Amino acid sequence: MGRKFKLLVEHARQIVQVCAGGERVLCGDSMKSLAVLEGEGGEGGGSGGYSVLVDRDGIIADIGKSDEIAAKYNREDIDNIIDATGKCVIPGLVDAHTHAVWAGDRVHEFAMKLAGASYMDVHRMGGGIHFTVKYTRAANEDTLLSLLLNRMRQMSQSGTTLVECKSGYGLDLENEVKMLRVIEEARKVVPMEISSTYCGAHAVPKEKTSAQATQDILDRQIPHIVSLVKAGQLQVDNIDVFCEKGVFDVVQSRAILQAGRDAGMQINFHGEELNRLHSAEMGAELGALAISHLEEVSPEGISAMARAGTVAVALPTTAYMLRLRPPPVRDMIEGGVAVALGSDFNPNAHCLAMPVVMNLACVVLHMSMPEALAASTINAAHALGQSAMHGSLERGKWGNLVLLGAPT
Ligand SMILES: N=CN[C@@H](CCC(=O)O)C(=O)O
Ligand SMILES: [Zn+2]
Repeated sequence: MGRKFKLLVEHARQIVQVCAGGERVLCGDSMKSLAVLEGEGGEGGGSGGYSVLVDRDGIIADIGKSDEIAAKYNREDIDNIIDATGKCVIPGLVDAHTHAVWAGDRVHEFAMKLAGASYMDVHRMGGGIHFTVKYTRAANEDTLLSLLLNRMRQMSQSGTTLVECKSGYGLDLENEVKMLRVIEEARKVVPMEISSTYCGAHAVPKEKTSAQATQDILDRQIPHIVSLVKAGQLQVDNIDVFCEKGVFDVVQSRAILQAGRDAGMQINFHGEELNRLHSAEMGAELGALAISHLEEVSPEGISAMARAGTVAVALPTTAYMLRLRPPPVRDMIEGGVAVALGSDFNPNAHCLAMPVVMNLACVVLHMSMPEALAASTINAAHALGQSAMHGSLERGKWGNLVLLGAPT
């Protein structure tokens, strides 16, 4: 018989729970005041700081003052004990938007952009997503998996414990399914949880018009993916579209998102990035769980998202990389929209570390540090429909902990 508990992290100077009342998402002012257990040297701390105990299944069994936890449980029943004296514990970070499965290097495009080309200039010249599609189609599953695992290892080293991961560089049935299979294989081996997203409408493939691509997605791709899900071969959590001028318009995007939703996927898409198409209003009307980018969102779009409870996934690496006007995150928070963060790791934006994203969110998007942490934990988990088990340190949730070599 094994011991009852897997892990005790004890004597922490501070445990940042993020929230402590079972909240699934934080909006407005509640993003500013997070639940924090302050140990020695802080307000209300008892001697010995705070501890968190994780059971055999990886679930948080208890959290509280170290002396009280020590009195309640027998040390013999615990596999691993970590002394966190002087240190801070935060929840595992959640990366709500990544394109981590791909082959091919686009560093030459960085040079083009530095010389003045815009993201869409490069895309129209046949580069950008098209360039990555060419190399991803040519790569086999083993190659893509090893590239993905290397990236995920680096994400994990930076504290990510739940990550959204998209297809979208296949753009035809065979290669989209190949990408989703690679994500499925990664699920079995990475020490992180993955939320997988079918993004067959990431760009219009060179061999089709946008109308033909939409039809192919509706008639062939979604039904086939649904059959693989039903057969237990794939798990697909979200449906995504790049709704943008020159890619998929609002009508086409709506049809694809609705079909995905009818097939059981959560709506989570790219909207209002480079042009204001009012896709935020469309997404809110469909009950989208989340919309990413939103650099060009209108005040009406913000109100519609707040009313619908749609999460805004802000991607500060993209605004920085592409020198875009940053999304109006302050207006969104003040307008009652829950804001989450994602790395948007992709061949155009090489960032695997949520702490860097949080730093950019503060500097570029004018978020406060507590807001950036809420956006990278509970709100990012909510954007993936996973905040019941991820995103805060509370009894009954996954014991995904990041131990910081810092007191606060
Ligand atoms: N905007 C669309 N998709 C990605 C970029 C993908 C790429 O350039 O390969 C994004 O979210 O930034
Ligand atoms: Zn993206």
